[in-house]
Amino acid sequence: MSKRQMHLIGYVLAGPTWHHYGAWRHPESDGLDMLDPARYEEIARTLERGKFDGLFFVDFLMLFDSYAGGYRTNLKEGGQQCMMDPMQLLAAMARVTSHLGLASTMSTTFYHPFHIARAFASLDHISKGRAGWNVVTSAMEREAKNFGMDALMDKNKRYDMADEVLEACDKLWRSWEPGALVGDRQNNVFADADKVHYVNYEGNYVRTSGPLTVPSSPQVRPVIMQAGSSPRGREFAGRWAEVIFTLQNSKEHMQAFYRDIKDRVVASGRKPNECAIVPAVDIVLGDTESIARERAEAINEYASPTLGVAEISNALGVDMSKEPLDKPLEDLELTQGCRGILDVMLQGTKKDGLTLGQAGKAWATSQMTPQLIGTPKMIADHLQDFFEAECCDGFMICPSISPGTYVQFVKTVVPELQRRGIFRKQYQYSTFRENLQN
Ligand SMILES: Cc1cc2nc3c(=O)[nH]c(=O)nc-3n(C[C@H](O)[C@H](O)[C@H](O)COP(=O)(O)O)c2cc1C
Repeated sequence: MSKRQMHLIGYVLAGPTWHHYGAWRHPESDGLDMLDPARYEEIARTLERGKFDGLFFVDFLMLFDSYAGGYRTNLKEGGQQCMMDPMQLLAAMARVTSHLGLASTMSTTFYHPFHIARAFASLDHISKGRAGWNVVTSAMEREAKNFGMDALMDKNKRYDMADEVLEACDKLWRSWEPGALVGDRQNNVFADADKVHYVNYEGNYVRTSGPLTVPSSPQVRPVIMQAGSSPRGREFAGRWAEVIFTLQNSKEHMQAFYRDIKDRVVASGRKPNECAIVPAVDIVLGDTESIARERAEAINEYASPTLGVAEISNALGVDMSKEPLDKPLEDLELTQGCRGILDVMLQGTKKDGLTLGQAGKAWATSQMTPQLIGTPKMIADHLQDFFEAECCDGFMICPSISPGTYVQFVKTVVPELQRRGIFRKQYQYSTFRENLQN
């Protein structure tokens, strides 16, 4: 019997900084090309050369401004910013690749299901069956204000609404039966209208009549991705998600998360392999261990604790600019914000007893996910160990530097994983979903 195969997803953001805040300052970084589509096309080509399952764009609909009353620190120091619409970049990436899955984040709170369904069905056609949607409910008050709302709904309601948006989108994607497009010039039959249907979806939060304007696409619906970590987020993921991203900072936490989500997937009537769980890992590579360590040190020099604390403030939606940097993170009183992310950070502090300043530095370095530093063989050992210890089905690979880490990873770590028989040598399938589930 052939060995279980690992799945790899690349982490991409249309901005200067990805997981490693400050990496844009490194002389080898392409961070300043964030507005150039050629940057993203090149990343897509690289990941496809490495036979990655896919990549996904993080997206937030705001400039982060929870720290010190504004966006000054985040903008000045080049923190996380989503400077272009990922759907348009994905269309460009689709045209230079043929197998790589192409996914974007889109918010169920701010976009109407008709818009979402139309955008992803179009991407699925453009990419010939490689579209993916990272479903987020959005947790930032500023995003709500950007969309004309006074405040965000509470988290449980946002997830209730997300369930409805998914149901409505699913109906819209199926509103054209396969084969509805006929294209018979002889008999003047462009489409078979009997195979196109109104959906008339009526929920408590969303309504849509349909049909969609876009004919049924190769995957019918995009691969659904999700990253919820609260109990309600996990319940949602168990029902819908085909890929789950997670930030976990130790093997034990990864294993507990893995078991919990797989149980939820099965409880929702799905097979465990219908949902791939991919924790984030940050990678720093070198030909020898000492070169890799020197490289990590040089890159991590650029990670500023202040920007890290600003980004923690953004992640939690709570301004921490007045808190002393030497205050233990566990002593902070937090009652609102993004609880799932706080839990991930607390995992780190419980283990290491970090202060806020140290947490800022760690967050700026890798958002507290494991930063794997070493030779290609050492990195492959780590990944294989996590993979075989039932921590995950694969990884979301976060490059310390774009595009260098991806280029090195594809050239050196991927062949090592392939030699071990735990990662594909060739794509077997043409759609994102088939590559993920087989
Ligand atoms: C790896 C990862 C990527 C994420 N990407 C986004 C994103 O692009 N946009 C967004 O609004 N939220 C993003 N989130 C936040 C999640 O959607 C979710 O709100 C968060 O993990 C908290 O989970 P909860 O809502 O269940 O508490 C991401 C989370 C993780 C772990």
